[in-house]
Amino acid sequence: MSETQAAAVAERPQVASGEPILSIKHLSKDFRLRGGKLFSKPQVLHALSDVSLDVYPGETLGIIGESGCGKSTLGRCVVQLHQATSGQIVYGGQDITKLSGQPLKAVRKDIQMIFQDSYSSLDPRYTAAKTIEEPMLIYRTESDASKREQRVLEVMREVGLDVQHLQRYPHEFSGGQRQRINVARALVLDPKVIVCDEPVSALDVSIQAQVLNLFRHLQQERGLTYLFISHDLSVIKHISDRVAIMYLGRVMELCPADKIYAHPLHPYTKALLSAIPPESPFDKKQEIKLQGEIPSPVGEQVGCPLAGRCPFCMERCRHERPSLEEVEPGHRVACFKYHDVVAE
Ligand SMILES: Nc1ncnc2c1ncn2[C@@H]1O[C@H](COP(=O)(O)OP(=O)(O)OP(=O)(O)O)[C@@H](O)[C@H]1O
Repeated sequence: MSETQAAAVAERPQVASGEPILSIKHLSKDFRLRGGKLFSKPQVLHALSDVSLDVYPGETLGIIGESGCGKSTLGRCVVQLHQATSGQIVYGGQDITKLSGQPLKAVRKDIQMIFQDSYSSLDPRYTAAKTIEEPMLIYRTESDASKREQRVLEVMREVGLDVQHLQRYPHEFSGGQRQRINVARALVLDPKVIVCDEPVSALDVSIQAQVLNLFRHLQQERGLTYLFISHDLSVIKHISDRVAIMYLGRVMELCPADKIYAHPLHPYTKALLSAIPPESPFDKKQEIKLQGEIPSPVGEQVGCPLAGRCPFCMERCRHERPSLEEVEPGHRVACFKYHDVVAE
């Protein structure tokens, strides 16, 4: 660990053992949509509804769900790119949704985000060196130019970039290398938590594996905590310690990563698994088919969000929303009928 890293670690909030590093509490995010007509009432899109998740130091919490279920909105709320409508995000003992100015800047340094599109998240006018150096200037973490240069070289090596390519521009790198530049840019501030929003989805499968291995390696070396967002179950299973399965802005199931295949409890999780081919032809395939399409997140929602599509739906599900209950140690599910799902 360099001197700068050691100093940065020393001044960060310390997390007591067994305590979460990040606590998302009853988080909701609405977007107001303007109606088509001049005086029509704006409609409300519920992108996130009452999401509560604890993230523990050094773990990877995978977030999975179909397009539009609120994964990116959750990640963006955590890094404060979106202002939550209600709820809390507790980091370092404080609710960061209420912060602004310098205290918010300090938290942003600790919680970094990496996006799916490695190209659009880089400035095409900046060389790799300038891209990686920039956060140190924005956050004023290092005033000495030669130390900044040293730091750039250090993180480039750490993420497997050739330091000879320091003065190259984004278009002169491959997709995988560009994503490594984004990782280096995030790492240069010595974050504690990284929100990874589909960071390998745009890459070829062989490159995906390399970049996922890099994430793992960095986690082991630096004790990083990841909130890892993906729509791809195999990626989530590979990288995560625990997995949260989301549907229509809510967490439906939360469990250790190996349980998602071995012992899913929610009909929606089973339906997600039905959609992918089994790893071996001898594996028993989970078969649950949902009816119809995902409903619109616009307007008031009553009951279980899956009620209209679920083969296990009963009258109660249409009126009452099941909360996310711990039904086995470390395994939470939001379903009144999970016993029947298991028996299926
Ligand atoms: N800025 C915005 N304004 C209005 N609606 C938005 C905005 N951002 C997201 N949404 C809506 O919020 C819901 C959740 O979107 P979000 O991007 O978080 O989903 P996602 O699970 O990440 O999907 P994808 O995998 O396709 O990115 C969607 O219905 C989306 O259309």
